[in-house]
Amino acid sequence: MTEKESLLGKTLTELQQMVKVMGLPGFTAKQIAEWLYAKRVTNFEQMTNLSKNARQQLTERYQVGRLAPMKVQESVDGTKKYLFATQHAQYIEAAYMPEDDRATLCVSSQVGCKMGCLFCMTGKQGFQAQLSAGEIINQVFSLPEFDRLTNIVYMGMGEPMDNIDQVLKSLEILTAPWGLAWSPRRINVSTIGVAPAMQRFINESEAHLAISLHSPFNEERKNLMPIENVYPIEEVVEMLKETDWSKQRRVSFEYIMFKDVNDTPAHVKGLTKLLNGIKCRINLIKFHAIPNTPLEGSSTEQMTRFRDELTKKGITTTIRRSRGEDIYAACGLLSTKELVKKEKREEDF
Ligand SMILES: C[S@@+](CC[C@H](N)C(=O)[O-])C[C@H]1O[C@@H](n2cnc3c(N)ncnc32)[C@H](O)[C@@H]1O
Ligand code: SF4
Repeated sequence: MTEKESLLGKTLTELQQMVKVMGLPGFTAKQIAEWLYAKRVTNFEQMTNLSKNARQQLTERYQVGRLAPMKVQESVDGTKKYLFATQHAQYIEAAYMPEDDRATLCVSSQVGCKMGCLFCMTGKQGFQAQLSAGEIINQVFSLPEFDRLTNIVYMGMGEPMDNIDQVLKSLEILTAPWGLAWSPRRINVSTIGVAPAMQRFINESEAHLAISLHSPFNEERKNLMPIENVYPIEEVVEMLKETDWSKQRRVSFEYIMFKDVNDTPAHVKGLTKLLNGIKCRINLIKFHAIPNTPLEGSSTEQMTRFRDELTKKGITTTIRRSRGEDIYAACGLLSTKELVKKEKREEDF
């Protein structure tokens, strides 16, 4: 039996086209959007102001598309890592991180990733599939803690700019008045700097942007992140310099600190030169060790020194609090485990 198409992930325009094809009144599209996104229903029977005919047609042709998480791991610090199955039975992760009066959800944008960064578990999985906008926002809508969420970051599995159409669609649904109606300033999208798609993101969205930088030097960055061979960091930074970041929209740089690799005084100098002229901040990140990599994390003392040096040079720099270390909250590990289990089951069969 073929799977029915999901409504979750459809924009208002797409719902309008759909009801037209079904011969339903035009206003039904807005009603469906409200049930899906404001009221978060899980089946068509709950859409009580729709005609019986409309509900029947929808049930025959479509599914709502909500999928509850299949597993959760909880850290001693309150971080929860959820494992979701996609519609094609692959696995993705979303990490829920409560902290004082904030609660942030880190969502995935792809199953695996093709970018091959040396330090990343998702990169080691390789690329498996694109997520649809529906599968991206399902991580938000099916989160047990949905009502407590204050922020969303696209920092889970995958490179958002390598799935830009679906990512932009998911952002539209999260922020449109007919969708979840969130302010885009509550959302931050992270990228290694896939320049053309990043330009589209800058033009077509209002959400914050985070650039995974990790080195100001081309050769070193190439070793860590193969994307540097295609879009050198200077080109990415040039694009950012041409963008107006003054109207509460932020750009920040993520910088994982690797011992004796990118944590020296020369790197402070290199970063200061590269980022000169951009209103931004740097977040220093502790490396979550992964199997089979030559890299080691810098010590807390070294990270503190590095932060202080950058601050002295006038760049706002913070050390990102590491979350969920006891459950490996660095993305990719839980889904990799599940993938290995699935492959083993298939082999045994
Ligand atoms: C998993 S990526 C997803 C978003 C996008 N692909 C990117 O790289 O910016 C989110 C962030 O996690 C960081 N990251 C990846 N592997 C890590 C690890 N083992 N330890 C700490 N941070 C890691 C990345 O550098 C990036 O800043
Ligand atoms: S760090 Fe980001 S871009 Fe690099 S492999 Fe991991 S998910 Fe992909």
